[in-house]
Amino acid sequence: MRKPVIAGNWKMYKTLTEAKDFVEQLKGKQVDSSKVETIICAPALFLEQLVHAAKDSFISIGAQNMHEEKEGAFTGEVSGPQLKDLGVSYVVIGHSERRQYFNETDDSVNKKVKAAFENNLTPIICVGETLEQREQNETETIVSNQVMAAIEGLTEEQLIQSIIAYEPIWAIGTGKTATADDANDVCQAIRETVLDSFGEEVASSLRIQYGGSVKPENIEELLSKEHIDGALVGGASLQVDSFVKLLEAGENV
Ligand SMILES: O=C[C@H](O)COP(=O)(O)O
Repeated sequence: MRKPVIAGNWKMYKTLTEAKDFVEQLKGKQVDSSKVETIICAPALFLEQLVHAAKDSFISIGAQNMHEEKEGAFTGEVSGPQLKDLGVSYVVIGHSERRQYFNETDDSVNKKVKAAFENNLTPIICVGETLEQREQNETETIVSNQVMAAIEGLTEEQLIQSIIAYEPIWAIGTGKTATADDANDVCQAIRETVLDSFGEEVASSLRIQYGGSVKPENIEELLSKEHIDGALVGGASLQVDSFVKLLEAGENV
């Protein structure tokens, strides 16, 4: 069975003080790490202190982006070796906000995924369709193509370790959630895409999250679906109480 993985993506929210306070409060909660994996993807500025604060707890810390090169004249960017040196374990790659506002492409996403593995970082690879693409019934084609581009050149072991996050763009931060059945259908299509290229063992081991207005009220139904193995959560990950409810739902799958 695939262990559910609940990841909070804080985006550009919280000050360092608020972030540390959140982790200290969360550490005090009873969360069974054998049943659910807990990740907080925080602004790069806070990663070092959050890794320290989360040490020896059930919480893992992730970054929200990285550069594909290991070093160089790229003002304002953060590299894989820099993240690894801080003790970061995960990195979100190809979030739709980065694709939309920072010109990330399938090609750059693939380069970043490979760079993540070169630095022993686990990528959370984001894919998802626009509302227009969904209305034109292109969802599964678009998403499968994004997945194939992102994982091109990975080994089976790397893909098994990866996490894919299916996030319909129209559901992010809008309060509109894909129905659990619709989300499951797309996650199944992703798994079948992987099955075709990498075979049964990889496809059945790969963890696929849903993201897009996940909250305590809808997570149980989402996680009850066969192909949804967790959630990538924005808004509802910003408050300890709601994040803990999401983790509890993960424990109870
Ligand atoms: O990375 C998280 C997603 O963009 C979802 O954000 P949201 O839960 O605020 O809709």
